[in-house]
Formats: sequence, C-alpha cells, structure tokens
Amino acid sequence: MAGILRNFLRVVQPSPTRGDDVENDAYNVEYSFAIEYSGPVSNNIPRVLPIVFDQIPVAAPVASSSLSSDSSLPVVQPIVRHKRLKEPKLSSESLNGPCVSGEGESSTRVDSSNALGSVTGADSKLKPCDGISSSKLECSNDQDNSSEILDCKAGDECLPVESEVVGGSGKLESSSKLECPDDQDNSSEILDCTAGDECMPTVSEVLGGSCKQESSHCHDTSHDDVELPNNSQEGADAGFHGYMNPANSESTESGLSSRSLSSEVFSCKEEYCNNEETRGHVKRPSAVTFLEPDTSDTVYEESVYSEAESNNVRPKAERKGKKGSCYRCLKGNRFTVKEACIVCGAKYCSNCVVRAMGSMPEGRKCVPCIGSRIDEAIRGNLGKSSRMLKQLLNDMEVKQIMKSEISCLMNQLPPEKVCVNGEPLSQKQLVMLQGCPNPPKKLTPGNYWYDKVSGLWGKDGCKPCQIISSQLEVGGHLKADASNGNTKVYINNRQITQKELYMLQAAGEKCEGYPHFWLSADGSYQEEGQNHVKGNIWDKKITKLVCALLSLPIPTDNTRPRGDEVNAIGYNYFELKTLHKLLLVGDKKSGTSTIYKQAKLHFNVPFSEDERQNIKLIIQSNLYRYIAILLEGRERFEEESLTEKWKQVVDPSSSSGQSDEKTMYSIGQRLKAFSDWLLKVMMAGNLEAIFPAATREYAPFVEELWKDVAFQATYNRRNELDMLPRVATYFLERAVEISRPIYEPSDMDILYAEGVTSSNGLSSMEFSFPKLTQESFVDATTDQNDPLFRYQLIRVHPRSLGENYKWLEMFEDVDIVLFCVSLPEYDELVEDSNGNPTNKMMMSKQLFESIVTHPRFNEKDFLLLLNKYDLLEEKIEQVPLTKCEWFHDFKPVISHNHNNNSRRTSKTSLAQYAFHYIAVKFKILFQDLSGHKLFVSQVTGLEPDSVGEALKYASEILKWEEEEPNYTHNDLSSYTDYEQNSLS
Ligand SMILES: Nc1nc2c(ncn2[C@@H]2O[C@H](COP(=O)(O)OP(=O)(O)OP(=O)(O)O)[C@@H](O)[C@H]2O)c(=O)[nH]1
Ligand SMILES: [Mg+2]
Repeated sequence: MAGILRNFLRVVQPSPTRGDDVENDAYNVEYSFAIEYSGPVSNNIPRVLPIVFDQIPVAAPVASSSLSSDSSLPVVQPIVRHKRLKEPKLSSESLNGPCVSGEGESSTRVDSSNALGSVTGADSKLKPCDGISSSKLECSNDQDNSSEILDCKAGDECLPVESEVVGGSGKLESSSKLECPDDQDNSSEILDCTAGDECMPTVSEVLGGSCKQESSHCHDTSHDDVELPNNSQEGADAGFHGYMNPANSESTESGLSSRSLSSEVFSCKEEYCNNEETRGHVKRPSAVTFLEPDTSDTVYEESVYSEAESNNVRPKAERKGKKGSCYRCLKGNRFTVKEACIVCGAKYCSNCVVRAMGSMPEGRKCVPCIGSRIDEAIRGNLGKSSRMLKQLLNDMEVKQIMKSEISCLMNQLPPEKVCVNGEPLSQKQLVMLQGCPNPPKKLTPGNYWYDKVSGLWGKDGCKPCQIISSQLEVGGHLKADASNGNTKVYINNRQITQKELYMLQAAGEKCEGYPHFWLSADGSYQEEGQNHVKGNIWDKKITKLVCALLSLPIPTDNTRPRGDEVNAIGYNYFELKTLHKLLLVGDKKSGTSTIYKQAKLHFNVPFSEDERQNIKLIIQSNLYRYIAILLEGRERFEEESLTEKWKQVVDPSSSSGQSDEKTMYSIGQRLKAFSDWLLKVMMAGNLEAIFPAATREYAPFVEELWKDVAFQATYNRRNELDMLPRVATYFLERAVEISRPIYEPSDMDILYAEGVTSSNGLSSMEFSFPKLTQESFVDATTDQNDPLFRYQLIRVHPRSLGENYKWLEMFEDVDIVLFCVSLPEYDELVEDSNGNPTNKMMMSKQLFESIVTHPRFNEKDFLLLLNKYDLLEEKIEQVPLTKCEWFHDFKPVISHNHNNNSRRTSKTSLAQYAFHYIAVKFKILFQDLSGHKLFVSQVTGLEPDSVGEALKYASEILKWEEEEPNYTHNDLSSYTDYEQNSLS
C-alpha cells in the first residue's frame, strides 16, 4: 500500500535528519494510517477547543455622529502633537504602528472623559516604546491590567489602528513578525494570521462583514502569538487581494493586514500613518497623535476636535504632480483614465485606485477620506460606477461598492443642510421625506418649498419641479412668494409662476380676476371660498402634455401617501428614476417625425387605439392626395400625347393622317368625373376637410383607377411629378388595400406615413433602453442600459416655435438638443419668409444658428443628426455637393481607379466624405457660436437600428456629462462603438 502511494505521491520529506542521505530519504517516506486509540484517556492530551464566534471580539465601525452624541460609547480623545516629527523611512524596516496594549476587549475601554485620551483601565497610561531598536517594536501585555500606548522609538509619528486600540498587544519586528506574548495564563489559542489570507479583508469580506470576525482574531489580546509573514508581493502580482492593502504591495506593515473594516476608517497605512501626508492629499486633522519619545513621557491633549467634528471637515486633495497626473503615483497626464475620490476629489489612475481606496467600505473614497462627508456637488453621481472599476473588479464587487456608496450612513445628506419652507430638516424629517412613496429626486443641500396639500415641490424661488407625496410633516409654512411667482394667481396660498398659469389655462381655467385656488393632491381644485370642485387638472390630456412641454411636474401613481409607508425608514436610491429630456428639432421635412415614430417603434412605445385610428385616416387621406397628384399628372400627360398626335395629323409625312381623341392616358367617363371632382377639391385646398370622412365612399374608385391602363401608364411616369413625394410609391403600391374600410396600418405604414406627428407640431414620448443581461453587465459601456434611466423625447416642429423662436423658452430644461438636418437637401430650394428661393441646407443652418444662440440654450449639449444618409448616397453621384454655397470648398480626394470592382467602394466613400465634411462644417460653426463641442451622428430615419443608435449616443453624452468628474477626455473618446457612425 505504502509503495503504491509512494508512486503516486512524491513527497519531499520536510526536514531530513542530519547525516541522512537526502536523496534516498525522499523515497523512503513511510505512510501511516490513523487507528482507533484504545488506551487510557489522559487529561494531558491536547484538545482543540471549539471557537465560539459570538464571543470573539469584533471591531465594528462606529458612526461618528453617534459617537459624538452617545456619551456611553468609548471615544479616543484627540491629542495634538506639539512638534513636527521627523520624516519616516518608507522601508520594510520602518515602523509605523504604535501599539496599544490592553487587557482584552473587556478591559480596553476608552474613556471619553480621560483628559489624555488614553486607554482606560486601573492604571491607564501612555508611554513610548522604550529601548526598541529601529527595526523592532515590542509591545508586551501588562499583567496588572494596565493599558499602555507605546510609541515608536524610531520617531515615526503614527496613528493608532482602531483595532489595535481595541486590544492589540504585539511585538513587531523588521521581519514583519508580530509577536504578542500574553502573560496571562488563561490564553489558550494560537491564531496565525497570514497576510492576504484570513486576516486580509477582501472587498467581499469587508462588505459582507465577515472579515470583522476573522481579523479580530489577530487583535484578541488573549492570543499568545500572532505572526504575520512578510507579504512584499508587489502591485499587480499581489492580485486584487493584494490591492486591498496598500501596505502589502509597498512596505511591510504588520498589523495592517489584520485590520477590520472599522480599522480602515482610522487606518494607519504606510502612506497615511506616518508623517508624510498622502501624496496629493491634505491630511485631515489627526484624531490621535503621539509625542516624540524623547520629549517627554507626557502626552498633551490640546485638540478641541471631536471625531464627529473632524469628520465634517472635508479634506481637499492637493495635487503634487503635474496637471492631469495621478494623485498617488504622480504619473500620467490628463488623458489618463482616472477615478476620483468622492470626498476630496483626488484622482487616481487604474494602478493606484484600489491601493488608494482600499476596500471602499463607503464607496469611492481614498482611505484617509473614509468617514468624511462627500463633496455635495457630486452627490448626483453616487452609485454610478465607472468603467475603470468595472474593469478592475468583478460585477458583484462593483455593485456592492456602489450600494455602500449610496446607502452608508456617512454619505447621507446632512439633514440640517436641507431647508424646506425656510426651516432646516431634522434627521427624522429627512428620513420621512426620503422614505415616502414619492420622494424628491436628486435631493441635494439647498432651500426648497413644499406645498403639503398638493405635494408640489420646488427649489426656493423656482417653479415646481416635482409632485412628491403630500401631507408630509416637514419644514415650515409655505410662503406666498416661495416660487417667486408674479401672476397674482394663487394655488394653496402660493403665488404661482407664469408657466403654471399657462398650465391652468390649458386645463380650461381662464384665471380672470386673479383667483385663489385650492389644489389637492389628486388634482381636484376649487376656488377659495367656494364649496364646489371645479374640476381635476390631471384629467385632461392637454394639461399633461403642456406640463411635459413646460417642464412642469405631473403626478405619478405614488404621489398619494400611504400611511405607514410615509414613515418608513430606509429607502432605496436605486429605485429613483431619472428622466432625461431630449428635444428633437429640425427644419421642415428634415425627418424629425420619422425619427420620432421610429423611436416609438424601436422602444416599443405603443400607439394607442385612438392614435392608430387617426393614423389610419391620415394614411387614407394621404392616399387620395397622391392619387390626385397622379390624376393631375395624367391630365398633363394626356394633353401632351394629344398635342403630339395633332402634330402628327398635320404633318403630311405622317402615314396615318388620322387622329382620335384618345391616348394611352385617357380614362373612362366615370373615372373622369371622379378625377375632375378630386382635382377640384385639391385645388380648393379642401382635401383634408373632405377626407378622411369620404374615404369609405370613394374606395371603389380607387380600385377601379388602379386597374385602369391609363392610370398605370401615369404611375409609371411618376418620377416626373415633382409634387409626388418619394414615399407615395410605398402607399400607392397597396392603394386598393389601403382604401378599404378594413385596412389596419402596419408599423411600417405608420413609419412611412406623412403628417402623423405634425398636426400640432408637438409630440412627446418616454422610453428607456432594454435591461442588460447579467453577462453584459461588466462589458456594458454605461449603466444607462437600465430601465431606471428614462428618457423623454420631445419632437417639435419649427413652425410651433413662434416668431423669433420665442417658444423655445418652454424647453429650457431639456438636457440635450437633437438637431436634425436632411443630408440630400443641399441642392434643394425652398421659399424663405420673403418668398425668395433659398437653399434648404442654408435654411437648416439658419435654424441651427438661431437655436444654438438662444439664451436658454447656451450651455446645452447638441447632437447633430445628419439624416437621410441613404438618399445622400444616391444623390451625391448625380449632384455635386458644391451646389450648396456653404460647401463650395468640398474637394474630396477620390481614387480614380474606376474599374467595376471599385465602383461600389468609391460611391460609398464619396458619401462618407460628404458626410464628414458636412459634420465638420457644423462642428466649426457650433464651436464658433457656443465655444462647445458638437456631437454628430449619421442617421437613416427609416432604419430602426440607425435611430436606436443615435438615441443611444445621445444617452451616452448625457451619461458622460454626469460622470465628467470621473471621466477624462480620453475616456470619452474610447466609445468606439459609436464612432463608426458618429463623430464626437
Ligand atoms: N429615404 C429616406 N427618407 C426619409 C428618411 N427620413 C425621413 N424620410 C422621408 O422624408 C420625408 C419627410 O420626413 P418627415 O419625418 O415627415 O419630416 P419632418 O421633419 O417631420 O417634416 P414635416 O413633415 O415638415 O414635419 C418623409 O417622406 C419621410 O418618409 C430617411 O432616412 N431616408
Ligand atoms: Mg413630417
């Protein structure tokens, strides 16, 4: 048996005895098997005691706010040093951690009343570690239960690790061995903590909280010996776990690897615990510092900081390196992708981010910033992970970090910084506000007004921006001038703004005589002093549309409070939806309505039954218009033919010499009567008035016409009819089917149909991108592929913008403008307002300039949609781009190799050249007008994917804008997916 095992398992004997032949010994290993012991039972047999996990002391994070308020909790009082200490050595021999000797978790209470901030105990005292060489720090436990805080002989100024304060006695040697001899007899456990092993909290352990128990093993003062083998593995070699402890990769730091989550809050890492401030990081006031050993044994307490206070002082990053470089390694430039600390703003490159931020228990904060308040300016970015993190960590870790970033106590909004109706909120009120079914979105510090009765909510001095749950007991009394209205019309005692007045008027309220209204949360309203409800403003569709256009809030299903839910504590920020507004605008026939409809179909935003019925009637009306154009053409063709015939009759050389009144374009009596009537109606401009009502009645004529030879002959020459739009062919091919009463328009019919969206010039829809699958989570370019991110696409026709585009003001809060230009219009003419023929591209350019320079659109993002690319490809071969004066210098260098194979390529490239050229022209124009960068996308409105990608691109731009602090320019340009069709 042993022989067989020997063959399989070549075991090298661990320690060959002196004099033996090592070579032979390697094959002389004997294997023994356990056999049942039947001898006498002795008390001396060593037993492994079961570990009761509940009794293992755990270092838990203590909220600073609770520390300050609860005097029963032990607090280490801060001590400010007098003298600047010597710069420490950053070598494996440097000693960074002071040791706090304590008895055990029961005896290591820190008394907040202790003037010296020392550890309490019968004979608490602080003293430096005497007689320790620069490479060795020994901290022995005191048998008499006294606690000692030992400082380093080497003069290193150190902060105590909280876990050490809790009870760490140890001996630290240059070999990174930490020995903790315990003189107590009752200690019976030997726990070896291997750095990077169980003592090393991984992200998931830390976040899961499991590491607390394990790491606390290392600090249990009852342990005899704690050994930490040297872990000098560098950087990437150390892997992710190595990253979690910066010390592991750069210096030997005993004790660090055994720190729990809470210990990281008061961490004492190589960079932070010595005198050297974190590179690029202005160190926040030390909670506890120690005097140099040679000055005195006495430690002075001078600080007035409480921990909570110090937490409120937000550290600011100071750049040590050149502009754009990483704050830690000082390498890189502004193109280097970096992650920013949400507190101090220090930015770290991908090599340094995990080292600088550790396990990120409070999200993306560099270690010294843990426990500090976030920069309020970037509150909106909390929980939005960056691509860098997704590349460095796995998706679960990223999710957990983002969750902690959003939900950890320290990152919550300070209640006193939110004033509602002039009064700062209490913690309870803030929780109530954020925990209600419909809380304010993106709440940041500031002054707000809240109409408790209707639920209207807005920033002080501004129109309402949301309808939140009503009847919440938060803030003071609503003031009449809360929203700075000047209309003399009041709602619930607040003078409303002009936009709200428009909304009331849209709802049918004349508002004559400056009335005062009571508006309740469900939308019902009545005039003050009258006892009957006048109506419900939300019942009318028009009110909602007007609100959407004026950026006024409309109620959601959650608006009404539901008793117990109002007071619910805890809220999930992930569930807050963000609505981004996209304004789609372009000159006439640029293709905006096609893009709008395509978006509806692409994102499965259904057309209601009513809408479908309307669309059906529009398509049928359009059909009669196309037929009328053809019939008009038929008349012309008939006349031309007759003239031709007469010419032949009078021509003596003609063989027949006979003529009749009929040509191939002549139609029968019945159809002629119909044709005459239809043309008369069209000339009188009554087509839209008579149809669609007459559609059913005249359907038989359509069928008859379509079968008629003369009509078919005309149809074959349809390209000669300027009035007939290209899209007419699509419908005329199915004229008989469409004219029938049972006709139901398909999605394609809706897409091609003219006039579906332009009846009032305004349309609006909401959509979101499809949810990501689990696998694509990490690879996803953004988080926006999440149904929680919602977008509102508002399409507006320029004719609805009024004189001098004054109604553009209604769209002041859109997030991005999608400006649509029809590419093939470069040679087309249209009459301008003075009746002069003008190039359509120049008209588009004019409209573009007007919108870009509109004061309300100064800072807006613009995405230029260069539409109808398919038509450009066709046209550019026939008509030079230089037909448009603006494009006079278009001189592409095209290969002259015109053999058959290269024909297709050269055609494509000419259109591509033209597209890029036009894009650049607009970019330069935009840069001149606004000083900003114009984004450009190539679109073919009739292709669903093309529109989908353009909208995706718009969403990416919005995302970049939001994440700008985290992304550098370099990062933005790496979205190569979109660069194929888009110019950024
Ligand atoms: N071939 C092609 N035709 C397009 C494309 N986009 C729009 N069209 C057609 O262009 C015509 C005008 O498009 P619309 O979407 O109605 O243009 P608009 O901006 O709404 O203009 P108004 O009708 O004045 O409101 C329609 O017949 C569309 O079918 C495209 O990408 N390719
Ligand atoms: Mg249209």
